[in-house]
Amino acid sequence: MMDQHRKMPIIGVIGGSGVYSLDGLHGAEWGEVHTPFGAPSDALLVGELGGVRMVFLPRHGRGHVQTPSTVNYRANIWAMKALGVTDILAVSAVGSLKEDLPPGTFVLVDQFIDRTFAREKSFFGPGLVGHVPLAHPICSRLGDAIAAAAQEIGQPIRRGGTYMVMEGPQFSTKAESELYRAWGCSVIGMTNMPEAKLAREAEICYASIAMVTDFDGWHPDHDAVTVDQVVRVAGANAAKVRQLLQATVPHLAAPRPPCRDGCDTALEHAIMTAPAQRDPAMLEALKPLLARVIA
Ligand SMILES: CSC[C@H]1O[C@H](OP(=O)(O)O)[C@H](O)[C@@H]1O
Ligand SMILES: Nc1ncnc2[nH]cnc12
Repeated sequence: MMDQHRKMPIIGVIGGSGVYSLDGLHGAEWGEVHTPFGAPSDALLVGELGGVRMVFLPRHGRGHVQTPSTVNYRANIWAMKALGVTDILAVSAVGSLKEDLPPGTFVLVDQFIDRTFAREKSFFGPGLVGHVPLAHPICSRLGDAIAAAAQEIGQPIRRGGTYMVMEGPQFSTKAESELYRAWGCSVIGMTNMPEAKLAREAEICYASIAMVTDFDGWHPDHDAVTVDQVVRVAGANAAKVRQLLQATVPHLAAPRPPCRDGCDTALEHAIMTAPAQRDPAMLEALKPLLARVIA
């Protein structure tokens, strides 16, 4: 018998550098979504894959027009939520901070260090304060699905690793690169935070497929990263990413149980502001997020 707590998934895909579209969606149409936080990076592509509703958004916009700092992360995640997305598969180009993660390697990261400083990072604010848990920012169920799909299609993927999120847009100095290596980080990029934080606030499960494009600036035997290299390696691997995404969807196609990691109930004990002190305008603006926890 169908468990009444299960609901059909809607899978969101956020494409990073080199991934500006998603092929193979049936009935696919680009549509604009307006949010209280302004415009998302682009219109969103909505369609169906094997009976599963899919929503695709190019993180930097088609033609790569948004910098990592100007991407409107709040609008992007809000738009996904507004379209009913339950699970986000994010794709990102990253630099490697480890010898054994050469360009071309796919990594299913499971941790982040957020060193960004010039971005809006929360839907909450004065008049409505909330704190969601983030010890485990990646949904393990989505990670399992991606890992199983990778095995099926013969795409090697490294499970686990810490993604250092820098502000950019300039790449790191050698000293910074060495520092992040000393911290034990695996890869470096500029975008997965605050994306993962906001997905958690929106109670959307989130996983990130990191595609290594370069050795950043630390490796004695490799030139320091350039855009040229990132574009070349990301381009060469884009078809594999698409294949991996397409192979992952069937693993998520069944009605979904409540998330075992609690991603989809993250707001349950998150609100700090006393009911009498809550800003009515904030409550109204955040209604689509809070409806489940605030009557
Ligand atoms: C073009 S190199 C730097 C650029 O690529 C990565 O973007 P994304 O994570 O969206 O693939 C990196 O974070 C920078 O934004
Ligand atoms: N070395 C690097 N640093 C930051 N972002 C990246 N994206 C791809 N390579 C990168």
